[in-house]
Amino acid sequence: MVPPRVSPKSELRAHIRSVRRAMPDLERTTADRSLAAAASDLVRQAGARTVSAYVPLAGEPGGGELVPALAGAAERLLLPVLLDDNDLDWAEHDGSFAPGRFGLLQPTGPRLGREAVAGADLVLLPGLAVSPDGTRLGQGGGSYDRVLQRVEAPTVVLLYPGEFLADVPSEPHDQHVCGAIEASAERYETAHVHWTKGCSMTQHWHSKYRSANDGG
Ligand SMILES: Nc1nc2c(c(=O)[nH]1)N(C=O)[C@@H](CNc1ccc(C(=O)N[C@@H](CCC(=O)O)C(=O)O)cc1)CN2
Ligand SMILES: Nc1ncnc2c1ncn2[C@@H]1O[C@H](COP(=O)(O)OP(=O)(O)OP(=O)(O)O)[C@@H](O)[C@H]1O
Repeated sequence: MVPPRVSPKSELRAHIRSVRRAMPDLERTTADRSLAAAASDLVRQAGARTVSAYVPLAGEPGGGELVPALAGAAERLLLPVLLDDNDLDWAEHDGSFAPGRFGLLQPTGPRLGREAVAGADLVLLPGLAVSPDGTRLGQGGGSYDRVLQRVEAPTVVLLYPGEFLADVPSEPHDQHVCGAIEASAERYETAHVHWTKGCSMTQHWHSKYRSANDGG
């Protein structure tokens, strides 16, 4: 009998999920704290007023401190609501959540529509790995491939140590991200921002500033 073919993406997903599960509690807590701090620093440095992010699942980068930290740094924080077709709707964070599929906690406020994410000045998104060319491996629902097509703002994935990889398998539909914040393996209090090829916050904001001043 021919064994079932395991795709390179599902193999890497399984590997990263098992490494995440085995991460010692203290390392995870420290990494989460450094990611929450680095992500909110990025919001402040960018002057981003509307930010979209996610509510980390158990064992996902950012932990329980991510949403409160971002809510303190941004004027408006948009959080995803998973739709039946795996696309994402958005609602503003107001402190209340309801459980959804896969154990997700989702905001209960008014639904703003699939296109609302286009109004974010910075998009922070979940992922299992990112490579230097901006290839992102996600949970496999294809949600963010759709979201990333609607967004012009910088897109940045939060990662645990060792998840910014030289090579990440990709398929033609995969949309690239702009950067990743990787918690450091040596010093868990610090996190490193990697900008992918041809993309940086500075470049983005310079070009936005230039175009805002073009023609007068
Ligand atoms: N925190 C968080 N929110 C998110 C995402 C995410 O990756 N993380 N999403 C990213 O798109 C969307 C939701 N899609 C998701 C799709 C699959 C799984 C997941 O964990 N799937 C596993 C486990 C299934 C299970 O526990 O039954 C799996 O398919 O094996 C999570 C979220 C929007 N919100
Ligand atoms: N624009 C799209 N519209 C509808 N389906 C899509 C789109 N892009 C990708 N998909 C489908 O989604 C599925 C999963 O894609 P992929 O493995 O790239 O997910 P992912 O990026 O890892 O997941 P996620 O973004 O949910 O974390 C694939 O079957 C793919 O065909």
